[in-house]
Amino acid sequence: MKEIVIATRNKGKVKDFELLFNKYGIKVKSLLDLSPEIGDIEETGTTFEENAAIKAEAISEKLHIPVIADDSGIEIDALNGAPGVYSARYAGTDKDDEANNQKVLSELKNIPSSDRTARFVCVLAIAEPGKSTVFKRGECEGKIGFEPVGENGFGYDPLFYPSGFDKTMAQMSPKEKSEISHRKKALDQLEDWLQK
Ligand SMILES: O=c1[nH]c(=O)c2ncn([C@@H]3O[C@H](COP(=O)(O)OP(=O)(O)OP(=O)(O)O)[C@@H](O)[C@H]3O)c2[nH]1
Ligand SMILES: [Mg+2]
Repeated sequence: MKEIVIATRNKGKVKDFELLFNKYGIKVKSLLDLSPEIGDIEETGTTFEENAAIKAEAISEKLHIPVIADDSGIEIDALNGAPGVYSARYAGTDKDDEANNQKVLSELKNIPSSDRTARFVCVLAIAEPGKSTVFKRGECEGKIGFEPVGENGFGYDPLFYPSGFDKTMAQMSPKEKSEISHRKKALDQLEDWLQK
């Protein structure tokens, strides 16, 4: 079975990718399988593209193989696009999904439903030895709810109502999420590369 290394330590992303790559008969390996040899990579960029490139190139250079990285987050219009690239560490330095969700809810306290528009963004960077890094972007439009609902997924999924649905991403099955997500839309544009 073909394998691809994804430069991530996020278990939620790994689950999403396992389902998405399954269709291509490709097995997903993440930094969770390769640690402890791989140290932490500092995300010093100010755009999804910069951070995705930092992660993909660092691991590709270390392992001398093609590597995909995912930098993603949620952009909330009423917060001028925040938390954006800082989504994982919005409420502090630790990746604390619950604290991040509470911070978003408190900042949107007085914002009515019509103004709670937001989108998930996923940028994939594909780094290959000796080649320029390639980028693919996927977005999923929706709205922020008034309380967390649902048990599936990760991150901001319990707050996010994708456009056209009366439920949050955390109420969707992994398969349903995999049909409409920002991650799926970014990966769709990689079909040519994956079939090589
Ligand atoms: O509800 C969500 N559903 C999603 O599908 C999703 N995708 C991203 N996010 C949020 O954005 C951060 C990414 O930050 P990020 O790209 O730096 O990843 P990370 O630091 O968690 O892991 P790594 O890949 O860098 O190792 C994550 O932590 C989440 O808070 C999501 N939230
Ligand atoms: Mg990160």
